[in-house]
Amino acid sequence: MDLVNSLEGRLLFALCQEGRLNQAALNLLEGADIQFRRQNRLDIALVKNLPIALIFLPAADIPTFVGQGRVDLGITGWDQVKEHDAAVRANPATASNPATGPGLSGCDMVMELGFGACRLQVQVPANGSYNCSLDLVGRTIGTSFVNLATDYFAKLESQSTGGAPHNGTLHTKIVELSGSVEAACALGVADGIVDLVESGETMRAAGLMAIDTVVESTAVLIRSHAPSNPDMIDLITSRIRGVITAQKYVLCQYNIERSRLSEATKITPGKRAATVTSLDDGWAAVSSMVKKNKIALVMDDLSRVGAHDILVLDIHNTR
Ligand SMILES: Nc1ncnc2c1ncn2[C@@H]1O[C@H](COP(=O)(O)OP(=O)(O)OP(=O)(O)O)[C@@H](O)[C@H]1O
Ligand SMILES: O=P(O)(O)OC[C@H]1O[C@H](OP(=O)(O)OP(=O)(O)O)[C@H](O)[C@@H]1O
Ligand SMILES: [Mg+2]
Repeated sequence: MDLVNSLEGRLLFALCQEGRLNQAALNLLEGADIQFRRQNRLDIALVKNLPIALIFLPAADIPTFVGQGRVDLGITGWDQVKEHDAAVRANPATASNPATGPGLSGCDMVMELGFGACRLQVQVPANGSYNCSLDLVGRTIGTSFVNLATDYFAKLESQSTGGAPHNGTLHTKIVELSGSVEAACALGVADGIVDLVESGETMRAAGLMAIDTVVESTAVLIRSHAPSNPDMIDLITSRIRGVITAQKYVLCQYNIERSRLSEATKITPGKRAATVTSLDDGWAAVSSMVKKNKIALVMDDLSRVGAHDILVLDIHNTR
């Protein structure tokens, strides 16, 4: 089958080829019942049960494909979207989507996805002489986020000259590195770096410390300004939102004497309201969605007001 021709009429949805966001994004698709089989080494997979094709791309390229309207939807890091925005601002000709016009990056954020949280941070040797970002002005910075780093130091340079407009020449040298950025300082390639930090383990292992945050990031669903099939986008968005909500909540069920029902439902008010079923002997059974990260406290409080048979169940999906 000619795979490229079979894309006709399908909504194109870009996912990270591999790396940090790949598995979590695939789990979301599974929860949203988007079924596909990816053949070995193929970067395109047709969805079996919906008119969608999945395109597997590097995280950094997804905003370009979505921004230019070549792909309708995408999952990538917010850091990558901001880097793309900064690249388009620096070179408006790269925004070649006729629907958006030059100068606009063309990606709309649909929602945060609740995984891939990290921070793009300015880092320097922990035992060195740089203590704040201003100390790095005029020095060499290693990064994969060249455009965000350029914007960051351009702003800093114009501040350091008393707010005078930046004259277009950056005194700080930005060196593009494609990975293992943390090695740059120790090996003398850079004085400081701008790179991602999650736990901080990589940074500390390299003898670095963070002195500022450029972008707070999380995985996001993005869409192009003029998608080929807006109804299909709405359908996928609502399915994904259902999966994400389900991941944040658990279902809490318990039995309680009717006389204490109002106290108990104050503890578990539910998303809209708790479901209450009357039992024979002056008792009621209650079922309610509770935020996963609050469930232990909620169970403590329910026991305190006399709830019995408290059960906590996972929710697979919700609308
Ligand atoms: N340590 C991390 N913790 C959480 N999210 C991260 C982390 N590192 C990266 N990310 C997120 O995942 C996105 C893709 O990063 P990833 O490391 O998967 O790609 P890459 O660096 O291009 O590829 P690779 O590391 O496989 O060479 C980043 O843009 C960021 O949003
Ligand atoms: O704070 P931590 O939890 O240690 O995570 C941060 C590290 O994770 C990413 O690297 P990755 O493993 O993707 O390798 P890369 O540098 O080659 O992209 C990022 O570039 C940092 O190096
Ligand atoms: Mg990486």
